[in-house]
Amino acid sequence: MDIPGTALSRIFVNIYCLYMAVWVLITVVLYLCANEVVRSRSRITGFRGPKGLPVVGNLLDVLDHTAQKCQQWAKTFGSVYQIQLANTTVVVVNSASAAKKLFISNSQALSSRPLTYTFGKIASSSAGLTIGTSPYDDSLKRKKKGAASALNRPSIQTYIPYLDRESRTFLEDLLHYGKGGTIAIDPLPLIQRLSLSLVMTINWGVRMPSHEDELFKEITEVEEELNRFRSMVGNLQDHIPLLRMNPFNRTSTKARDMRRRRDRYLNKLNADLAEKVAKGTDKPCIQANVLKDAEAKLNEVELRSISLSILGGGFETVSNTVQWTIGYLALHPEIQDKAFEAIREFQGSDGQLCDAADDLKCTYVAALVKEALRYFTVVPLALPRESIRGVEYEGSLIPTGTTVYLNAWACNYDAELWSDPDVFRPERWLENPDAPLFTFGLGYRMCSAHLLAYRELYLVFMRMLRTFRLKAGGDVRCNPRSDMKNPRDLIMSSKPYRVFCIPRDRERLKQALVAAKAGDEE
Ligand code: HEM
Repeated sequence: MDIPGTALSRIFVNIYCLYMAVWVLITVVLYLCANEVVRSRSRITGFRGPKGLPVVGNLLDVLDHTAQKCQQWAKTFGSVYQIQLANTTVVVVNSASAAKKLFISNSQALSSRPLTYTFGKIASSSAGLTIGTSPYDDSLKRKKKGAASALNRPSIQTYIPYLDRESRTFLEDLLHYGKGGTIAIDPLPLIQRLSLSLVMTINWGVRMPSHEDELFKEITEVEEELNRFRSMVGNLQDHIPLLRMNPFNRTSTKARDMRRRRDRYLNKLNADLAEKVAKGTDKPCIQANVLKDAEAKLNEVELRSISLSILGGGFETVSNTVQWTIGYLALHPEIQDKAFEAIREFQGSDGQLCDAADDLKCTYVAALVKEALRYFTVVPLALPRESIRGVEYEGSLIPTGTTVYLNAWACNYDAELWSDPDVFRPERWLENPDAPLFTFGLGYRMCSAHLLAYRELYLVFMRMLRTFRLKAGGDVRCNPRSDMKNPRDLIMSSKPYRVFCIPRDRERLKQALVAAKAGDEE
């Protein structure tokens, strides 16, 4: 029987396709087998941990609410154990005492950061790494030194006029957009404007005057997306290398897009500042100081890394802490009343605007700030670390190159430290002022700006609670265990809500704000 030419070539094509499919299948199976051997060899001897599935290990168990899941596992496996996020073996530290032993006693050994694929290699490939994502090397030491001198106590003193102005604008916004307490508002954009404007002023000497500004919208959208790429579990390709080969990978495409958009505003902010420096019209700020300092040892990439770190580190962390706390306080008028009385007693006068230079002297509000930082622990797994030397823990060795997570959430809620960790109670910090707080991490890579963050949160709460009563406008949910907007994010924000911001004395507040603004203009 004759077979026509087209039918013959179709048969050949089918055989060829079948042949290729078999080869692809064999290659994938061989790869997966080899990968399982690699994964099982990477387990660390002496550390227990939950059993995982082939290929993904424990990754699917911890995709959401990672810190809480790890806290639960600690009941079975002890406070320090290992998990496998597909190909990444991680030692997780879940108690206050273990965290102190590991991160303080071995501060140098745990001083590096692992380089992640999505954030480190794709989203940061043009602008470079932030300090918080840089591995340990000489360049990191220079960048940390630069950031430390910009964020130490004497430098913070020079930012007080900025703190003063931004926190006053925040009160003005609450008054204006809340129509004097008559309508319920979503406070998040107003909070974000406050923290964004502060980091922009400190770094580039320019303000963000309104949340209606186009640049505000662009920065908040891009930074929120970038926060997602920094998730320690949410980007599967970080832990499953095979997924990186997919040319249509939507995560990588989006990461590149966000990188381009971030480059655009960073370049503009930097170019505008360079122009002002050239004309001599710049305002004092970190970037201008370094640009003018001929002795500065930082190169352009390092200088850029500091900008990125101040923007990336100081914007969402502070915003989300304030967002959770306002929602919580709106549901707890008794805490607002205590704070109001404490402020009045501390001030000894009827002034509306608390002193911007006061350094956490009103003890109740300082305790409220600490409790908000503990209770909401907005970066529940701190930032990942990598060991640069072997570290011994209770007779077992964490080898060089191991990823280590500090479960700041579990440490802040450690039942050995607190008998009532699940209760929001500022008084605990008055009873036990030296108790440890893990929200800013520990050791060499601890948050570079914790002093600034305390000052900012304190002044915002002092001024807001002195001048406003907060009341829930509908269904406000602020349980940090369950009410996060996206439980995979690196930095947790709460679900959106609305509050009434009712001025305690509208006329006097307005007068005080107008008088202070006149002072600025003079
Ligand atoms: C509520 C506010 C804040 C929280 C909860 C927070 C939290 C953290 C955490 C958990 C780390 C990692 C610590 C570790 O690995 O042990 C960190 C690092 C860092 N933070 Fe913050 N932060 C806050 C505010 C800020 C602000 C306002 C800035 C800048 C203006 C900032 C800049 C940085 C930098 C540069 C690092 C990297 C330090 C390093 O890797 O050596 N943070 N922060």
